[in-house]
This record gives sequence, C-alpha cells and structure tokens, in this order.
Amino acid sequence: MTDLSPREIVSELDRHIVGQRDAKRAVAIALRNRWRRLQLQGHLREEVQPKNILMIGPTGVGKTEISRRLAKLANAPFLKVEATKFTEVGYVGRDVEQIVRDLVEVAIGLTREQKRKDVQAKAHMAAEERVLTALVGATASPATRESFRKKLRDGDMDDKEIEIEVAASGPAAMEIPGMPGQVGMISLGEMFKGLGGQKKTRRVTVKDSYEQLIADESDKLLDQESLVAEAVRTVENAGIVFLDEIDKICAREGRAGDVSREGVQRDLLPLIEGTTVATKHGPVKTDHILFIASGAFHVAKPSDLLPELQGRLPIRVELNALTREDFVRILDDTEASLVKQYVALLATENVTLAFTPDGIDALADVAVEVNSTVENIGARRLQTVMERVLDEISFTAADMGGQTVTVDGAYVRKYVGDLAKNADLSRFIL
Ligand SMILES: Nc1ncnc2c1ncn2[C@@H]1O[C@H](COP(=O)(O)OP(=O)(O)OP(=O)(O)O)[C@@H](O)[C@H]1O
Repeated sequence: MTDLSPREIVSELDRHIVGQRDAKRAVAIALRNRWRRLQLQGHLREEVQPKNILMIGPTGVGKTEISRRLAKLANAPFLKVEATKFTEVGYVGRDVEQIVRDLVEVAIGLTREQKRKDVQAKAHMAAEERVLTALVGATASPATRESFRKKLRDGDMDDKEIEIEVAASGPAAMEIPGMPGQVGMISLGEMFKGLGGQKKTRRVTVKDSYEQLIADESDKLLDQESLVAEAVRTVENAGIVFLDEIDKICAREGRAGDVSREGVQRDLLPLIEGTTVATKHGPVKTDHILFIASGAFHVAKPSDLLPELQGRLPIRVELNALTREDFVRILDDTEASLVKQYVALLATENVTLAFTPDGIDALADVAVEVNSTVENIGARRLQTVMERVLDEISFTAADMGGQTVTVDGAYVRKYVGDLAKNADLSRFIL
C-alpha cells in the first residue's frame, strides 16, 4: 500500500497520462482513502466503505490507463472486466464471482513476485550452486568447484550450455468439469505438488539459466500458505476491479434483451455492495475492493443504471475527448511515449529515428482526421497511424544499420497522407 498523498499520486499519473485531471484526482483520493482506512483501528475500519468511481468518457481517452497506472503505483492487484461479457449466452449469475477468483490469482502472482525479491540473495546463492553442479557434476572435488565458481563469477562460463531441471511453469490451469464456481481454476502445478511437483529439464546457457533457477529457488524458500493468505488479504484491502462498458448493461425501455442486462447489474450488485466469495484459497470478502466502472454513456445515462448500483458508484468523473494538442503530448511527452518506444526499438537495430516537431504534429493531425472521418477511437488511433508510418522502416531496419531516418511532416504525409483523406481506405488500414 502506497503512502503517497493525492497530490503525489496525481503527479505520478501525470508522467504517463495527458490531461484528465478530474479522473486523476478522483482515483488519487480513492487510493488515499484506502490508506486512511487502514490507519483506523477497531470497528470503524470495517465500516468505512470504498467510494467507488464511475468514469464517463468516450473510448480511448485514458479510463483504463489511469486505473491500471493507479494499481501499479499502489502495487495493488488489478483486473479489467468487460461488463458485457456477462450478457453473453451461457453465462449464469454466479459467474460474476469469477472476477474475485481471478483477482486472487493476480494477487498471488504479485505477492509471489514481491516475496521473491525478499529472498533473492539466498535464492541467488542456491542457484549458483545448481549451475556449478550442472557444470562440474555433483561429485567434483571442492577445489574444482571453487575454480569453476571463480570462472562463473567472472562471466567466463556465460555461453556454456547446461541442463537444468525447473518446475514446469506457465498458465497450466484447468477447470474441473462439472464443478465450476466453488472450485474454479486449479493449477496443475498445485495438483502435482503432492507428487513432488512437475519438473522439466531444459537446455540453456549458463547466462540464461540464472533467471529460471533463481525463480525456482525462491519459490522453494517461500511459504506458499502464508503467501496465499497475504494475497487474499491484499485483494480484500487493496484490490481494484475495472468494470468496462457498464453503460452497455443499462436496461432501456422496450428493448429486447433488457432483462438479461438488468440481471447482470443485479448479479454485480452484491460484489460491489460487499459479499463473501468462496474461492479455492478460502473465502474472500469484497467489501473493500475498489470498483471503477466505466462507460461512454452515449445512449444510456448513468441514471439508467439500477438505483442501488448508482448508489454504489457515488463518484462521477467525466473524461474529455482528446484534442490535437493532447495527441501531440501523448506522442512525445509521456514517459514511455510512442515516439520514445519506437526510437528505442529501432536503436536496437542501430538505426537512429529522429522525429521533428512538425513530424509529430503531422502524426497528430492524421490521427485527428481519421478519428473524425472513420471512427473515434481516441488515442488508440495514434498507434495505428504510427505503425503504418513506420511500417517500411520496421521491415527494413535490420539491413539499415548505422543510418538515420528523419520523420518530418513530409515523411508522415508521404506514407499516410493520402490514406487519411480517403475514409473508405482508412477504415481498413488506419
Ligand atoms: N490521456 C491519455 N494520455 C496518454 N495516453 C493515453 C491517454 N488516453 C489514452 N491513452 C492511450 O490510449 C490507449 C487506450 O486508452 P485506454 O485503454 O485508457 O482507453 P479507455 O478510455 O479505457 O477506453 P475503453 O473504454 O474503450 O477501454 C492506451 O494505450 C493509452 O496509453
């Protein structure tokens, strides 16, 4: 849990997200309120409910991004769910509880990552021993082992190939047939734990082996039970659920399919009001999970939501459509802006990409034009435009080592200028 003040949280968010001051303020306050709640003692702590947020704004203007960055800042487990997913055929009411189960899995991953850092030094030492054994064999004399240790530490062994045995990883999970809900997902790793875990032998270079071995050794040092218990606590106190497209589950008069939409709202309500969800890691209380609901509300209005749901989303913030100037800043000013990303990517090929200010202006202009003629997808348009403009360089960069490419206004117009003017073509390409 971060102890940053709301002002500090907003300025952290400012590093990545352009504009949208109200939304940043709202999430900053929500986060600080959680910290405040945890400072309370006794029964009052249980009484304080999170002030859930309803973000209203067109697509691609930063609603998800703000929430995701906030979660990252707070090191909080985060899950994005499309509310419309629950209106699909085959879904039943209890399925919304899967949100909480999935959030627990996210939290376990996060907690494990943090804990691994705590035991890193010990795990590193154990990993070194395993690399040495793989190099010289288990029966080598201490002297041989030590001489190899020196070589290893000097990096002389980096490219040598060894065989290592690590736990089979990956999202090896399966649903137990006929037992959805309560049991949910069971990881294969865990099923086989009693049998000594699933192991896999891999051939890797010494250099590449470390990461896997350290992860493997850290897991051995971690106490799984307390790790899971901590993850559940984190979900309960710090979890953030982003419910997208909430406007699409508004029931409107006289429309077919409204019953199921209102039904989904009813199903979601207990989660947001606070309930206990059974998971395979034990019961999880949802009372203090922060819900950020979001939607464009072009057709439906927030007042079309069930009154109880409206009451549970007391903080309303509107996000503005992005302007051309916002696009220019998103392209160049943010910390990991698209321009910075492409420059860095091509630098790996020894190609220097130089964007001039009028090149960036031209990119923003094209994005604005296509958004207004084809479909407004907000800042996402910048990615499609950028990809198209740099398509040729991306393809040939590997043979262009040492060259500098200047992306100015003329360059941008050369590659996408005509496309942008032709709405029919843009529809497919930009
Ligand atoms: N204000 C902004 N500043 C910086 N980047 C932005 C901004 N708005 C959007 N982006 C970028 O555009 C992309 C899409 O934004 P985001 O996922 O936040 O959209 P959204 O508003 O949640 O839309 P939707 O409701 O359709 O999911 C992201 O990659 C994000 O980085």
